[in-house]
Amino acid sequence: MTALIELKNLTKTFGRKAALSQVSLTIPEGKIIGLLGPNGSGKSTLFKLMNGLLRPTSGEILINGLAPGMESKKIISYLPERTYLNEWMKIRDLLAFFRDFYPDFDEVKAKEILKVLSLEENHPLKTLSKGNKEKVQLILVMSRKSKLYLLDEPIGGVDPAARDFILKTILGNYMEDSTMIISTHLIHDIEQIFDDVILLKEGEVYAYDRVDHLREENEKSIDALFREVFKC
Ligand SMILES: Nc1ncnc2c1ncn2[C@@H]1O[C@H](COP(=O)(O)OP(=O)(O)OP(=O)(O)O)[C@@H](O)[C@H]1O
Repeated sequence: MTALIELKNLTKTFGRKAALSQVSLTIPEGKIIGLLGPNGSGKSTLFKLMNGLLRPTSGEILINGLAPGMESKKIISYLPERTYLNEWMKIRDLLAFFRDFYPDFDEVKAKEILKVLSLEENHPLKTLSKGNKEKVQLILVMSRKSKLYLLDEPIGGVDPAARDFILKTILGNYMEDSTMIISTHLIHDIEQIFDDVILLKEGEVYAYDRVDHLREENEKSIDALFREVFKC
């Protein structure tokens, strides 16, 4: 298996607080991975580090053999926890923006999915409900043909019916050798699509394993395991 991501002793501190501490992970191509952990466990920080938006305090990150930068960004499709898009832009303008900015953007596919979800191209993002805004952004990000998708809480505000459709769409768009890392608190809804999960606990890797192995070993779902490990 080829390693797509190598994290070696990765540490990120903010002041005296360690958001991530000595994280070492080797993540291969061709996997859908759940990045799970309670609030404040370091999930968004890890995404930002992999995407080059934050610099590590110590340790190393390699994406496809390269340190995060212009080259690695070309192969990453990133859905951040908060939007970076101009909310006054219409969906149509956002499609044009993605078309101009990302050579791997499949506009036809994006338009098809928008249509199924009845998202009109002449609506500005600003005027959409929270869930519909999330859908538009996820559709844009998923319509790129990328090697690595980093999705930070992609469907938190999306209603359950649309969630199922979006999950199916994610799986349908997914290419065999791409890797997708999805952070979520909706474990029950999404765990069926994960190959592996990373459990973060207070900035450290508590577990990184195959989903079927974790389920067998603990004789419970990932959702139930999460509730047990992180019981308040
Ligand atoms: N810019 C920052 N300045 C100071 N502290 C930060 C900053 N960003 C993150 N932190 C801290 O780092 C820790 C990890 O935060 P992070 O946002 O990565 O957690 P998370 O797992 O994504 O949480 P959630 O599930 O709530 O989204 C938290 O204690 C947070 O307060």
